[in-house]
Amino acid sequence: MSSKKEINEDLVNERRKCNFNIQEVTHIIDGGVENTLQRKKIEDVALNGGASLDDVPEECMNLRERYENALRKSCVYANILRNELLEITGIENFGTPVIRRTGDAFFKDISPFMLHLGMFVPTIMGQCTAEQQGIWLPKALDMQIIGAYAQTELGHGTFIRGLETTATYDPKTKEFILYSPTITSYKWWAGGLGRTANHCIVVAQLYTQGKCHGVHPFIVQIRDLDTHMPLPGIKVGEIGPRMGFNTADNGFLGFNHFRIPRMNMMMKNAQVLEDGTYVKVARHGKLTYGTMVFVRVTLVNEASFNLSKAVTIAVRYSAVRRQSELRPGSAEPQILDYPTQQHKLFICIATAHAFQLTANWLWHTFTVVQAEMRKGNIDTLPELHALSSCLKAVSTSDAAACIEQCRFACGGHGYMMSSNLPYLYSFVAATRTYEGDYTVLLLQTARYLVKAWEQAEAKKIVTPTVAYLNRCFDTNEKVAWTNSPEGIIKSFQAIAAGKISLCVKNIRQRIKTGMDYEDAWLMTTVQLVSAAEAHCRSMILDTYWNEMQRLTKTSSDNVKMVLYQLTTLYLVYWALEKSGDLLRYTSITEGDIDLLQKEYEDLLVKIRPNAVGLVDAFDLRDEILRSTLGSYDGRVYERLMEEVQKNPLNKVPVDPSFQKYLKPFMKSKI
Ligand SMILES: CCCCC/C=C\C/C=C\C/C=C\CCCCC(=O)SCCNC(=O)CCNC(=O)[C@H](O)C(C)(C)COP(=O)(O)OP(=O)(O)OC[C@H]1O[C@@H](n2cnc3c(N)ncnc32)[C@H](O)[C@@H]1OP(=O)(O)O
Ligand SMILES: Cc1cc2nc3c(=O)[nH]c(=O)nc-3n(C[C@H](O)[C@H](O)[C@H](O)COP(=O)(O)OP(=O)(O)OC[C@H]3O[C@@H](n4cnc5c(N)ncnc54)[C@H](O)[C@@H]3O)c2cc1C
Repeated sequence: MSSKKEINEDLVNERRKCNFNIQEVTHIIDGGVENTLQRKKIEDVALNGGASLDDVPEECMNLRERYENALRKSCVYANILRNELLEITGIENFGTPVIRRTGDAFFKDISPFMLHLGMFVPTIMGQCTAEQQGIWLPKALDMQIIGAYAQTELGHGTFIRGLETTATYDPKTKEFILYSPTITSYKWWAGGLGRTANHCIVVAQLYTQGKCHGVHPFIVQIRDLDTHMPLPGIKVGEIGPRMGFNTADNGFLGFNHFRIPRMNMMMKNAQVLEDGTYVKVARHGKLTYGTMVFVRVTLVNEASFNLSKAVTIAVRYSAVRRQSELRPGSAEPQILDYPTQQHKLFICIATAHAFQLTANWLWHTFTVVQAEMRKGNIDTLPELHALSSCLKAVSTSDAAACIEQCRFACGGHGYMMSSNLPYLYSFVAATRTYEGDYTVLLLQTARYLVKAWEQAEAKKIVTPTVAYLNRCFDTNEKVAWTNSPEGIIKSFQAIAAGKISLCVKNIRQRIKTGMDYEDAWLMTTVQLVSAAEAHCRSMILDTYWNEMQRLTKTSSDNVKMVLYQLTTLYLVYWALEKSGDLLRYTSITEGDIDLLQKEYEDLLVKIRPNAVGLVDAFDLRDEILRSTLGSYDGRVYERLMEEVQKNPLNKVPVDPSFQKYLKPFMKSKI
């Protein structure tokens, strides 16, 4: 056993083998040297200010203790956030992922303030008039009020137009009356709502002058600011234990003719005048869904970050762990030496890079569209919606699958909560569902793709992200296969175009047989989801390859080489995964697929010596990783043992339940 301060010998050797400059790669992932310095500064301030590592692991506490502990830490963390971190980033960047990431040093599960910061504040910013922002924003940023985002109901999450909560305007008192008419109309799921929030955004059907105008957001005080008692007319509570998010106090909420002032309707996109006249301000009907688009964009970043944590844990552990023998009597190899283990893990490193670069690109696109919308141009919103929908769906789904693979890669110890892999998995698994379910979002993208196909068919120029449709439109022949990064990307575009084309053909054929459009669409949805996924994969491959080329232009040779190997691994991996589609839509042959397989296996061998260096380049501090298996020093077994000492069950040699149950049971006669 190594002494406390020592770094595991295998990890030392791995780091010695690494042939590239780790810092250079860190800068690329962070988006430049300046960003790395800023991130480190933020981490220093956030973590030195009192990152509360718990004496008792969160998972060993009961529900109440876990909530109380999470709230205690949230207050410590929020104080650092508002007193110190916002000064570094500027208030306009309060939601920067770097700040959000420091939170993981405090919470293994999740903070009850997460939705306040992640959705309540952004909704005030996005849905309120300047005047309303002046009232709510300072209080929310200073956390004098704490909010949740209550949209989903017991009966409806996906179909927002089907929400049942009503907000009926009363011109006599100039108030809205909130009402939950049915059990299914109860708000359900909102994070922070159950125990913590005293305010929340409520999405409700707006009625005025006897007419329903659809769903709109309202800001509602639900608890007394002093006593925290629910206000009369409010029924609120926690929805109960779930697969993850157990310290987020997800809540339910019902209204019994609860009155709020007229000005609590968030009025940037639509207004109700004092006399009850409804005025539509926005030029696009779906701008009330703006917070969801924002969060979907940020979730691609979340997918990358959480995956980078999981794969850092799994690769370091795989360098430390030795198991089996390659030949009788030989020393046990590091499990990282097994090609099957490399197959599980290297694609996860590449996927984290691919999503990070895609997330950066998507964020840039989002800010450009926002700027256009401020000028009154909403033309680019549908493309952003289509993009953010599919990228959110695919990145969260792939990240969850990869994190689970990282857990498999860690064998039994990966199943321990102290590895942090179960927390990471349950957190990311939820992201596939919330903020728009995977299938539902891909079908939103499919709507856009079908329209784009029809435009291409009519010889109109389509938007940039589907420009390949113009090129692919006339090809009845299979696209010629070339085994190069560009060739793979082009082939994936051909797959996407081929699938969209087939969907359109099938919808039309079904209509010809007498089906109406809705039924024809419905019957084609399995293919539409597959087409949208294919489109999304072609986008990720294209963005990853081109961005990495751009970002490594001035890099040192070895950095260029290792990142080239990783990017190529990603492209080849997906070509192999989708070989059936390639056979269908390109001229690829079985022989070409054999060559791809060989190339893939060669790439695993080439990447192997740099594997630990590559995960070190994510530069994740131990406080943020929070894993017995993944710490920088590789003291895996020591940490597992140390964790055992913190388990309350081990505080006494004999459990009191022995006398109570086990002894009487053993002594009882059958
Ligand atoms: C310290 C800082 C902290 C930072 C934190 C960082 C990260 C994390 C942050 C927070 C995350 C933490 C926790 C989050 C918890 C989760 C919170 C939630 O889940 S909130 C609830 C979210 N709910 C959903 O996402 C519901 C999904 N459903 C929908 O979005 C919609 O209902 C729909 C499926 C899109 C269908 O809507 P609708 O029926 O109204 O529309 P359609 O008839 O299908 O389409 C009509 C038309 O409109 C277009 N469209 C739809 N949506 C949008 C949009 N958002 N923007 C633009 N356009 C849109 C659609 O494409 C159609 O167009 P067309 O084809 O041209 O007619
Ligand atoms: C951890 C967590 C936190 C959350 N936090 C919040 C929060 O803070 N605030 C909030 O308002 N909400 C929150 N939610 C709710 C979340 O946004 C919804 O659960 C999510 O949008 C999915 O909606 P649903 O539950 O109605 O699923 P459903 O729509 O009922 O989905 C069930 C199944 O039906 C399928 N399906 C549904 N509609 C269609 C369709 N049109 N076509 C094809 N298939 C379809 C789906 O693909 C899925 O397989 C949270 C959820 C979770 C899990």
